Amino acid sequence: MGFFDRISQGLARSRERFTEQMNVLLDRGPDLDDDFWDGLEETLILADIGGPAAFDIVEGLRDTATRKALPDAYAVLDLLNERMASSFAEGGEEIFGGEPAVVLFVGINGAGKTTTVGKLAKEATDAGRTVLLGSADTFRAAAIEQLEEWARRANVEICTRERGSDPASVCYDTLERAESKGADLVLIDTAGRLHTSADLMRELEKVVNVVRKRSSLPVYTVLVIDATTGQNGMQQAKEFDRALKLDGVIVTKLDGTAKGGIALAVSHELDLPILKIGVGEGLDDLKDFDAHEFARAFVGEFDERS
Ligand SMILES: Nc1nc2c(ncn2[C@@H]2O[C@H](COP(=O)(O)OP(=O)(O)OP(=O)(O)O)[C@@H](O)[C@H]2O)c(=O)[nH]1
Repeated sequence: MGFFDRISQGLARSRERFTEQMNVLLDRGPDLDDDFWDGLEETLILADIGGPAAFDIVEGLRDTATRKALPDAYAVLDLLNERMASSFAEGGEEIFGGEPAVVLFVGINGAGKTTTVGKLAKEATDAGRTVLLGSADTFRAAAIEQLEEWARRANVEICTRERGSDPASVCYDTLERAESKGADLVLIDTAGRLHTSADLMRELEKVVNVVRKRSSLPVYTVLVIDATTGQNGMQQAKEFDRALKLDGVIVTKLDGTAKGGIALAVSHELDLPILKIGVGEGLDDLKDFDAHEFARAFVGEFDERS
């Protein structure tokens, strides 16, 4: 299956819901009146892309419709996915772009951090990079084992300590090992925590600060969000960003939800690039993010004759 087809399949549920809601709007006719523009904004908000991104998209399309004297709603919808794509924050290429780096993965419990680190380790090793994993999730014994299993599969070295150890010490060990080994991509998994837990967020701040201070390589902090949590993902992103100053976001489980619009809401509102998307549990279901392909797969097509 082609790259776009896989993303399109992963976003099928989000697209179905969006198409259904758009068709309700189109049923009232294709005129470009105030009701259409209000309805379009509402439909976008219902698709989880958030108020600010919805407003931005509708204002942009409305302006184009006037300037180009677009004839009807279908002509506007032809431009929707490009407009949506341009509402995503840009950047982030440097994080997995081949330059040596240390990347910390943070997020709530079960978001998909460990799985994502494992998939990235495999991808980077296959691309010829020297990868080192660090398991700073010392809270859950199974998380250490899970990452060890991924390390075996990807044939990469991993730094761990026993359950209950100080996560900052594991990071310290990992960075020392990375230096002596000459690793050029260091991926550190952290324990899942709720963004509402002040103590655990403070602990994470400490871990990130230790890594930023100690590392001789650039350090990036990446939030992993489970798309099925929908609007709660926005709260998570705001709190993690406030505490850690994030560099980018990975959105997982897009295959299991109609709430894929959350990727755009978070990227637009917090000006954070989406780095990768998860569209399944398989080893190669972590995909590079392309705003144009994402928007095309999300919006689908609206045919006047259908
Ligand atoms: N369908 C689907 N499942 C996924 C995806 N990414 C991860 N998962 C599944 O989500 C579950 C949780 O993933 P983990 O990687 O253990 O999550 P975690 O964030 O490390 O969890 P904690 O260590 O508890 O914080 C696993 O069963 C993964 O297989 C995805 O893109 N699609």
